[in-house]
Amino acid sequence: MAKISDNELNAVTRRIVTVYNHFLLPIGSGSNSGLTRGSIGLCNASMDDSYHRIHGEVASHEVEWKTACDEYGKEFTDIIYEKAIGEGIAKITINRPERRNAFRPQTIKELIRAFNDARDDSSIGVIILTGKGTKAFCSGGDQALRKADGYADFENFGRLNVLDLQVQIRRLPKPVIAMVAGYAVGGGHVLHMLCCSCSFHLWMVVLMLHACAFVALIRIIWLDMPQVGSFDAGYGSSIMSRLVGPKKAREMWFLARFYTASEAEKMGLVNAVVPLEKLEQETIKWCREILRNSPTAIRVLKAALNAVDDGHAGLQEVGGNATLIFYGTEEGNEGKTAYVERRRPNFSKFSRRP
Ligand SMILES: CC(C)(COP(=O)(O)OP(=O)(O)OC[C@H]1O[C@@H](n2cnc3c(N)ncnc32)[C@H](O)[C@@H]1OP(=O)(O)O)[C@@H](O)C(=O)NCCC(=O)NCCSC(=O)CCC(=O)c1ccccc1C(=O)O
Repeated sequence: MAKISDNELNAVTRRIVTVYNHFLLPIGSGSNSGLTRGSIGLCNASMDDSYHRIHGEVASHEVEWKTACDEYGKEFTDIIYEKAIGEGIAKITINRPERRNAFRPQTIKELIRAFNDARDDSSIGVIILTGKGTKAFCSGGDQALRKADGYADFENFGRLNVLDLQVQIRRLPKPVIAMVAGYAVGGGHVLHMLCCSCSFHLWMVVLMLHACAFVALIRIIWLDMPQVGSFDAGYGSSIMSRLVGPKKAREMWFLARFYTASEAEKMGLVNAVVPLEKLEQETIKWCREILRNSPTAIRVLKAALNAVDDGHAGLQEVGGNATLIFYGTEEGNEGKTAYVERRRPNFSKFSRRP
């Protein structure tokens, strides 16, 4: 009879334990239940699988923020722009709490500058969008500045430049997480829908994401635009319908009711609801988890998740990522090198894969 080596025996034992852990013990059965995952004596931690051994826990230390500026070094007035020291996280905070973080054209211009900087900074892998204070994430467009042609602050013509910001967030090749504490109203609600989000209502906080974005904290979602004589017939309608379904989207737009964070979570409008005091902590945890993953995989996935809805623009983005990756291959390089060396390219050595 063939003899089993120690290595083979260990491998068999590990497999038996893995199967036991996955199928025989309910998830969550731990030390409190008296039924620990190591209770057959072969393995003693509830998370003692190779994944957890290799990857370990997500770090939980506090983030240290440092004020950031864009490439022109110009001051921001309507937003706060920060980067985490030693980590790939940028945080952009709408800073008009006295107006419940309503945006004016200047706010949007600054947000666009900060998002551009975070996109271009290769040390940044994930961006948090939030509002100052806990009363509102963002209450939409500043109605006091609304004119016949849009919102006007320091110029004598109106703008709807929030539409440019929406496109920027959607196309940004890094996840954007809305960290929503308080009201997300009208155009503010649309912004968090474009992100992954996390929000809170009363004692609860909810996390939400856009595109591939992440966590936001939302207290109350309110699509009051029709009440104030406005509407978002772009992303505000189409993404909403995708997230909650066409029936619910109609209800939300036509009735302009308030929705709590937990209702939003049930509808799939937010990713997570957490207690307010845990909002930033939870958001950072999501960021750190994202940052452990392949940036290229995340980039392509964000593009892919949008592509089906984005028509030519979606195809262009996914296609652009294919080109980006192809440029890094020997085959892609052969064409350019041949051109530079003034010779015919030799593609014959590259396999024609099935
Ligand atoms: C959010 C509230 C329910 C919060 O209520 P509360 O906590 O009691 O605070 P208030 O006392 O009401 O507010 C404090 C202070 O802030 C001022 N304020 C709040 N929100 C705004 C605002 N949006 N614009 C201007 N000012 C605002 C408020 O007046 C108070 O000022 P005082 O001087 O202290 O009195 C509540 O504040 C509220 O209901 N706010 C209004 C919400 C609202 O109507 N938002 C506008 C929706 S329309 C929109 O967002 C259009 C967006 C847009 O530009 C767009 C256009 C075209 C296509 C797409 C879009 C798009 O998608 O964005």
